[in-house]
Amino acid sequence: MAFRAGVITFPGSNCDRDMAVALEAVSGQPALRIWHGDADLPAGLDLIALPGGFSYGDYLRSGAMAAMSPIMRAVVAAAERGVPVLGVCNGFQVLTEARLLPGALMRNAGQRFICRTVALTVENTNSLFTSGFTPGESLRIPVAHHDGNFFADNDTLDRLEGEGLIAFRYAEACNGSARDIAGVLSANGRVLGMMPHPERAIEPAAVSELGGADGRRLFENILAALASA
Ligand SMILES: NC(=O)CC[C@H](N)C(=O)O
Repeated sequence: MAFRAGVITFPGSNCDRDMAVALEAVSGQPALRIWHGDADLPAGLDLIALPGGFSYGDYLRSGAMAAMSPIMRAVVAAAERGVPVLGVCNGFQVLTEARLLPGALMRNAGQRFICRTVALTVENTNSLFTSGFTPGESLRIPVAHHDGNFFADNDTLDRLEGEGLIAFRYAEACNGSARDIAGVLSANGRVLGMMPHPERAIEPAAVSELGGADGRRLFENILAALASA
């Protein structure tokens, strides 16, 4: 299947290459690399990925300045047309700042940078990112962040839960996130933001505290869903 994915690089992104490598490993096709200062996206993208890192040095708030980058107008317009968007870690922060996803990512409870592999519980299994998982399944995926503490008001949290838009929760409290939320979907299920890094867990040979292959399944889910669409 032809699969055209684009990875955006902001000044300070540091997981953009890992994201491109993961997409290429799973799809067998090159991922397009897109600079944040571009005004337009390449035509015909099947997926837009916003990678992890420290865009603009995390000044002001993580993701706040990147959300103002020229390319984000095109990303918002593409998301509104239904183009799938995946934001990982700093990418999730950018998506909330751009209001493509509700809530905000605040400083971790405990104030420390957290870098370890965590257990996630799969909550949603009917989006293009999650349809290959089973409800309640446990995944092991690394986190690496200081601003992963998901906040939203209780009405928003109730709505997200009621509409099945929580993609993943931390199996154990991780960073203070409201209701242990690790990943959320947009109302149409085509934008996913998550703090854990699936692109760091794509190789079974690396099964250890540092890796595993559970992240690979998320990328496989996307390809399978697009192929059957
Ligand atoms: N790995 C990352 O993307 C880090 C995200 C963000 N800058 C933070 O530390 O919270």
